[in-house]
Amino acid sequence: MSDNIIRIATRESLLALWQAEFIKAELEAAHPGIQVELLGMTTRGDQLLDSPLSKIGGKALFVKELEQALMDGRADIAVHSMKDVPMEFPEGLGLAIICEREDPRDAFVSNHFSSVNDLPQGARVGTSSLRRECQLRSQRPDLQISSLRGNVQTRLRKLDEGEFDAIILAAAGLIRLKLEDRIAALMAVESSLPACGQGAVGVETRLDDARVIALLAPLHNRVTAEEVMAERAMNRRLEGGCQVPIAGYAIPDPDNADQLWLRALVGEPNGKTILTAEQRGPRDQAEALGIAVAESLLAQGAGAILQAVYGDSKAE
Ligand SMILES: NCc1[nH]cc(CCC(=O)O)c1CC(=O)O
Repeated sequence: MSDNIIRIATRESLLALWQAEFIKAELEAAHPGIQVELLGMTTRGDQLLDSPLSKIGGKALFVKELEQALMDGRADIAVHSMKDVPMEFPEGLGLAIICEREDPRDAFVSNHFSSVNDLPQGARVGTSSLRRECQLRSQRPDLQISSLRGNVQTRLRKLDEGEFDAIILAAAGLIRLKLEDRIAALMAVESSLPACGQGAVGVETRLDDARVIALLAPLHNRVTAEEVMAERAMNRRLEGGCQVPIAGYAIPDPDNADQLWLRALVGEPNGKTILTAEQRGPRDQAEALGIAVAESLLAQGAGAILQAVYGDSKAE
């Protein structure tokens, strides 16, 4: 492969294409003269958009084809929303860098209501995230929450067609697609703690591809990478699969710049029990911090809650 060409394998949803174009632009800005091409592909996950994620084998379906292209050498990098990246990589592949995080919060989107509190009794809310569902139900047990799948445009269309009174989406996706004006309210992390990795974009490469890894280095954001590492270590210790009522959110400790502050929760989808844990720890030991917070959740009984959700068909 020519020395100044990089090929990006990408899904063809607007959000995936935005992320791929973003990495292309950043690479071209950092390395004048470089040539970056996109290789678009439709994944199994994209073909099965109407089936519940848990039934079709989880988020791994969205990345497998991209990873195959990396292993075949048809592409050099795959760009991912960190929220969707499985914990384990195929042999020979791994994350090279994580870029600066966009707003990590969840967004309340509605054409008629200004916030969760503003929703009338029994209102219909769309989300397919058990994490969002359990936090919503704990505040508003009266709401009718039902499944909402598809890419960001499809979800907004279902809202506009009147299927729901409101939907919850990641703010980052809406901001990136210039749909920020659809956000009725950003949800405080205290009421909707974000998913591990939400809002962050990461880049996967072949681990032995020193050329590409060096070219990507200027795009790395240390602070985001430490935050996401703590969140993902927590998720991994909980054996969190693709569809789980787990939230994990780390930020630099406002009182001590050398520390990270990780907050997390595991909840029953019905919202009746929500276990929470938080801890601060040295930012250069992000992984240990994540494991410690996970241990605290497990000590409170998180294992039984997750087991009940997984049933016997744990997806990943
Ligand atoms: N699960 C799909 C997905 N993966 C990443 C984002 C949004 C952007 C991000 O978190 O980086 C979304 C949409 C959503 O949850 O609303």
